[in-house]
Amino acid sequence: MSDVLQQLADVLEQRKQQTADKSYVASLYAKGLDTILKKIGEEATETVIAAKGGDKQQIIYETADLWFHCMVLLAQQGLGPDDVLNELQRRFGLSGIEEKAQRQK
Ligand SMILES: N=c1c2ncn([C@@H]3O[C@H](COP(=O)(O)OP(=O)(O)OP(=O)(O)O)[C@@H](O)[C@H]3O)c2ncn1[C@@H]1O[C@H](COP(=O)(O)O)[C@@H](O)[C@H]1O
Repeated sequence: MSDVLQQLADVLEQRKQQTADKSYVASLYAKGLDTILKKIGEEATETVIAAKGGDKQQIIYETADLWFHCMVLLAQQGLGPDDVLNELQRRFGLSGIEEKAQRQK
């Protein structure tokens, strides 16, 4: 299932060579980090509103928008989905309480 994340990451990488008028992703890169962060803030808010509304399809739609824009951020920063998936893998089986205690050491 995470294949789709890697496929999307490959497209996001290719879009670094594309011009902004031909690609939404290229237009985000051209506008820069603040615009990407603003989109993430908007999509996070829209996800919250969707969840409060209780429409599951809308929650899926807004979460996809949020994940997509986070993927654009990762690509812009020279990172990819594997970096996040590896971190989640590292945390796997570790309780949130234990993990937080380790962070504070
Ligand atoms: N998964 C997505 C994807 N999800 C959401 N979006 C776009 O993200 C934007 C979401 O913004 P909003 O909901 O705020 O809508 P909006 O008002 O039109 O946006 P703004 O004008 O305010 O920026 C819309 O333009 C969506 O089309 C996406 N755009 C692209 N992709 C993927 O990225 C690939 C490359 O896209 P291009 O670079 O456009 O070819 C595509 O083939 C897809 O696989």
